[in-house]
Amino acid sequence: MANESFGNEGGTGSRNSRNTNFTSSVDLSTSLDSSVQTRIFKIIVIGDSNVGKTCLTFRFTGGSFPEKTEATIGVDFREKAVEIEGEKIKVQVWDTAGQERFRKSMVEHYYRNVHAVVFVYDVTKMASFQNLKTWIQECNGHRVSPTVPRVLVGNKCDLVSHIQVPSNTALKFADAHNMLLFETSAKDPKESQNVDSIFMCLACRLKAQKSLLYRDVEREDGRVRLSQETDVNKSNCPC
Ligand SMILES: Nc1nc2c(ncn2[C@@H]2O[C@H](COP(=O)(O)OP(=O)(O)OP(=O)(O)O)[C@@H](O)[C@H]2O)c(=O)[nH]1
Ligand SMILES: [Mg+2]
Repeated sequence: MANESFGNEGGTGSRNSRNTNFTSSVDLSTSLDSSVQTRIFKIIVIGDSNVGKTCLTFRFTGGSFPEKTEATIGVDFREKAVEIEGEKIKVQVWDTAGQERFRKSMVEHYYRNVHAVVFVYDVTKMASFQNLKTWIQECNGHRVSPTVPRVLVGNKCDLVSHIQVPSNTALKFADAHNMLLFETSAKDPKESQNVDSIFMCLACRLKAQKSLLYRDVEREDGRVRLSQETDVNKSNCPC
């Protein structure tokens, strides 16, 4: 069962890839934990090194900002149990490496049977935004269906005086690629709910599928600007 290879349900479950024997893990294509009939959604987080992928995934699964991070090597798995409209779901987040040398042997694994993709850039680093095209190309090049939901995340919004990527520019890009846009900060505790919303939004979309195995996602275009508070606990679906 897939969940045995990953972190603790509901916790941060972080397992540094340095210690992860990836090849020994069980069938990652499984999207049902048969013992408890819990659906598992595999969401990968992609983007340049240093944009904050690890911090965002840590914020979502662990509820805090890590004091210190190191460049991710290979992949770190984190998992969180959520409940959407009465259904218990495991969101399995794959925190990928941004540095080419730490990811090249893993890329195939990232994209295999992925259910949703989170593209991250750093709002204070224009190059990380410009490189999104390359990340999207990589994703498309790995036979990820266009029906797999994707979202765009501009991180580090707390660094207000250093912002290089205007919101309008990011919105246009998101629109052009049929993605929702989230501008947020993994660091700012006030943004915690918005970070949750990124993953909850995807989980809601995936839940709406009749069957993940058939990947019959109905495309839903649009975007979300999360400058205002979104209460995921109340609505459970921020989009
Ligand atoms: N100010 C600020 N700093 C952040 C934020 N998110 C991450 N950082 C910092 O950015 C640096 C990189 O964060 P990581 O999460 O390790 O970046 P990454 O994208 O996982 O990098 P790779 O693993 O190399 O791909 C760290 O020093 C974090 O503390 C944020 O929202 N605001
Ligand atoms: Mg990382």
